[in-house]
Amino acid sequence: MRLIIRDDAAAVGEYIGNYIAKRIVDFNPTAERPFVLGLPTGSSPILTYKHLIKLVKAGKLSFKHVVTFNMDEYVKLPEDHPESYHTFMFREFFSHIDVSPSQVNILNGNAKDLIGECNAYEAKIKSYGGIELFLGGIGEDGHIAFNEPGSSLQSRTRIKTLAYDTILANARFFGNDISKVPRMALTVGVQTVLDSREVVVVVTGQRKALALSQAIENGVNHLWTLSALQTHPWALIVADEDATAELKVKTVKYFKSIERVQEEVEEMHARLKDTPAEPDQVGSME
Ligand SMILES: O=P(O)(O)OC[C@H]1O[C@](O)(CO)[C@@H](O)[C@@H]1O
Repeated sequence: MRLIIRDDAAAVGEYIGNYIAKRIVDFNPTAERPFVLGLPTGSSPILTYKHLIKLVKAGKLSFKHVVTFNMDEYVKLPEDHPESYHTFMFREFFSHIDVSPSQVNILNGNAKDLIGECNAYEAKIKSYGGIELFLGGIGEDGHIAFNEPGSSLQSRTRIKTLAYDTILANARFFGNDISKVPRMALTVGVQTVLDSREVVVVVTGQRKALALSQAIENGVNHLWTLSALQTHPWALIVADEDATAELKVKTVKYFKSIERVQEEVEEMHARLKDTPAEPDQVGSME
C-alpha cells in the first residue's frame, strides 16, 4: 500500500484527479475495451470530481469510453431525491463530463427485488471483466463504501443496515434531522472493492484521522473495513495533513520517504525515455 500526503483537500483532489486521468489516458479505452471505473459519493470525492471536470473541459480527458459503477445507494430514497446518490452523481459529476448515462451504473435502492438487484450488479461488473480502478471514500468509523464495522471482509454487493455513527454523520445532508436519514443502503462489498485491479482512497479532514491510523497502522480488522486494503496488491491512499493527525511520526516519515524515492525513479525513467539511446545501450535499457 502507498500513502501520499498533500497539504490540504484541494491538493488531494488535484492529485487524485491527475492520477485517474493518467490511468484513463494510458489505458487508451475504446468502445470495445472501455475503462471500468468505480466511484464514491460523499463530500470527500467532490474536489477530485471538480478537477476531472476541469481536465475534460480543457480537452485533456474524455469519458466517452469509460464505464462507471458507483459504490452504493440508499434504500427506498426516491431516485430524484436531492440526497440520493443518483442525484448526487449527476449533479456533481456526470452532467459536466462527456459520459453517456448508458455507461453509468448505480444500484437501484428502490428495486422490488433488492437481493436480485445486488446480484445483477456483481454480474454486470464481471461482464466487463472487473473494475480497473475503484476510487473510494471512507466513513469516520473506517468503513469503505457502506461496509460498516463488522462487515465480512469477503462481502459482495448486498443490503446493509447503516451504523448509528454513519446515520449521525450523514444527518448533515438531511437538514440535521436523523429521522430523515435512510436506515439501509445497497453497497458493493469489501471483496468487490478488493477485486478491482487498483484501489485509490481519498481521506481528508481531522474527523477521518482515527480511521486512517486504524486502517494502516494496525492489522486487518473487520471493525475498520478500510484495513482490508492492506491485502490489496495495488492500493493507494491519498490523505491531507489533517487526516494524518493520529498517525505516528515514523509512519508519516516512512510514506513520505518512499514517495520521494518513487518520484526519483519516475524522473529517471522519464530521462531515459527522452535520451535517444546509443545503439549499444538499447539492450540494457529494455
Ligand atoms: O466523504 P464524506 O462526506 O465524509 O462521506 C463519506 C461517506 O460516503 C461514502 O463514500 C458513501 O458512499 C461512505 O463511504 C461514507 O459514509
